Order: sequence, then C-alpha cells, then structure tokens
Amino acid sequence: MTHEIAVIPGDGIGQEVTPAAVEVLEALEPDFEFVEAEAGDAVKDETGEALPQETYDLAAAADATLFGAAGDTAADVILPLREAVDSFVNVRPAKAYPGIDAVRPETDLIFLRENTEGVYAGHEDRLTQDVSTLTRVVTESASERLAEFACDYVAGDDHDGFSIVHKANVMRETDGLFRDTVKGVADENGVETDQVLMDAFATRVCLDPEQFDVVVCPNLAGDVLSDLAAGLVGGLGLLPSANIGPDRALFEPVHGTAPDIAGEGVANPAATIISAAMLLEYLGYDDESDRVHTAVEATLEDGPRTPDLGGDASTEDVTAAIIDRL
Ligand SMILES: NC(=O)c1ccc[n+]([C@@H]2O[C@H](COP(=O)([O-])OP(=O)(O)OC[C@H]3O[C@@H](n4cnc5c(N)ncnc54)[C@H](O)[C@@H]3O)[C@@H](O)[C@H]2O)c1
Ligand SMILES: CC(C)[C@H](C(=O)O)[C@@H](O)C(=O)O
Repeated sequence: MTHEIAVIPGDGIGQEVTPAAVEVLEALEPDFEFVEAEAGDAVKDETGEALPQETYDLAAAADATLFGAAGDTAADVILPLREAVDSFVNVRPAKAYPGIDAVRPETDLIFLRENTEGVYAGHEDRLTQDVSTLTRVVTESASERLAEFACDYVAGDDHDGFSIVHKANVMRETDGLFRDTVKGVADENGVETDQVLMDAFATRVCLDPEQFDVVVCPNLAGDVLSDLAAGLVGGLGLLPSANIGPDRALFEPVHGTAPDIAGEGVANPAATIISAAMLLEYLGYDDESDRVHTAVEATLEDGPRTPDLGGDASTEDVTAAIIDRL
C-alpha cells in the first residue's frame, strides 16, 4: 500500500535536515510517495503567506507529514499544521546516547505535551499602552484525550506510570482542571501517577533525571521543559517529536531554523532522522523504524559527528554514515 508523505522543509536548517531524513526513508524502500510543499519565512516574503492553503491541505490529507522548521513565522506555520492533523499530543523523547557528551547521560524521558490549548489557544490583547492580557484555555475534553493517550502509551511499553507536571498551586482553575482530569483518567485505568509542580520538576530533572520516565504536561510547559531536557542530553540536534492525531500525524525535530549555522551544511540531522523513525513506526514499519534508530545510535556513538556534538562532519557525512549502517 502506498503512503503519501508530505514533506515541508521550511526555512534555515529545515532545508538541510529534512532532505537528509527523506534520503534515509528512501534508502529503506517502504512504499512512500513524497510530496513537497512550501511554508515559512521565504514563502511569506514571496507570496505574503507563511502557510499556503495547498500546504495546509496537503498535511491534512497526507498519511504523515515530515516538517523541518520555520523562522520568524514558526508560530504561523507549525501551530496550524499541528491543527491540520488534529494532533492532540506531541510526543517528545529526550534521551542521552552512548558516546555523546551529555550533562546527564542517564536521561531517558518521554514528554507527552498537550498540543491544542493552554496559552497557545489563548487570546492576547493589548488593552492600553500599559496593559496586555492573555487568556489561557484548558478544557476537560483535551485533558482527557491526552490522559487516555498517556494511559495507552504506558500500558504498551515498559513504563510504571507517568508524572503529571502542572502549576495548579497558582493556575488553580486551568492547571487544576488539567491535573484533576489527567489523574482521574489514570485512576480509572489503574495507571500510577505522581504529581510534580513544574518549577520543582525543572530542578529535579536537572539534578536526577532518573526520577522521571513519562511526563504528561500542559502545552507551554512541554515546550519549555523538553528544550531544557535537550540541554541535558547534548543539545537540540538530538530531540525528535511526533504530533499525533486520531488518523494523521506530523513529525518534526524540536529545534528551529538555527540561523547561526544555517547554510553551512553542518546541522545535525539526527533529530529529524529520529523523527522519521517515529514516522515509520506510526505507519507500521516497525522493523525499518528499529533499523533507523540502531543506525543513528551507532553513528552517534562511533561518528562521524556534526560540530554541535564536538565533531567536524557535515550533515551529508552523517546522513551517509547513517544510511551505510542501515
Ligand atoms: N518548530 C519550529 O519551526 C521552530 C522551533 C523553534 C524555533 N523556531 C524558530 O527558529 C528560529 C531560531 O530559534 P532559536 O535560535 O531560538 O532555536 P534553534 O533551535 O533554531 O537554535 C538554538 C541553538 O541550537 C542549535 N541547533 C538547533 N538545531 C540544531 C541542529 N540540528 N544541529 C546543530 N545545532 C542545532 C542552533 O545552532 C542554536 O545555537 C526562530 O526564528 C524561531 O522562531 C522554529
Ligand atoms: C515555534 C514554536 C511555535 C514551537 C512551539 O512553541 O511549540 C516550538 O518552540 C516547538 O517547540 O516546536
């Protein structure tokens, strides 16, 4: 069966790491038909629109989408694209790899980030010269949907339960609803949970990441804490993600366009290639997915490595080494 894969490289290093991941997928020969589309700063400069309707429609219809990164227009591109696939959860593994100089080599975390609301669905206003406001939206239905996913997630693998990270001591209504709803669903499913305030989580995960495994959190907390975890494992070049909807999904590295290195051909393709491995698993290509994970891990351990990981290899060298090891 042919699967249509939308490929949206975007801007900056998105143009370098997305083709690298497509090369890896092509080398495995699943029955994929790749359809490329534009989004981001460059297309906005040309056409006035950061996310052309045809790109949105392509992602909404494709079996899966691979996205790179967008620059200043990132929020105008990736938030609607996540909506296009109705992705209610953003799965963000943050794992340290053998051979990589990580601040916390024992880190092995999975963030399950609420992907539809919180401040991201909020309405911002500038009321006066002095005063601006933002409404934060948390619903029982979105919290329930995330919690049900989290319960299935921990049931399907070697996990004891999950941590609920929140700030309900201050955001009593919104994060209170989030915490209570997620906990209620977990209790109904017999899944163990613990609860951690997000500020305390930030410290505890830096000091001892092994205390945590699967972390369920509101949208903005998931954004910030997954970047923090990237810092523990060796940088943003290593963090993949999967935006999962009921019957569509979008895969992207956690990082942005990296303007400081864009165009130099030295971006680390690992985050996007691991995102492609998640795409393979999502579409049922479990063996191919495992082969990609194994090849990436061997390449991270034995090299070649890009400069962010202390090496001097190019994106192309690393991609070729991963493909050789498939
Ligand atoms: N999903 C997205 O499209 C997305 C996500 C985050 C940021 N952004 C956008 O990207 C632009 C730059 O943002 P930023 O600098 O805060 O974050 P960034 O992730 O682009 O870069 C942060 C740092 O990490 C490094 N880095 C990131 N990915 C790397 C990789 N694959 N290999 C090697 N080094 C890598 C960069 O060189 C930089 O030093 C902004 O315009 C922002 O809006 C987009
Ligand atoms: C660019 C931005 C809209 C995005 C987010 O906040 O979700 C980014 O930080 C991410 O983590 O993918």
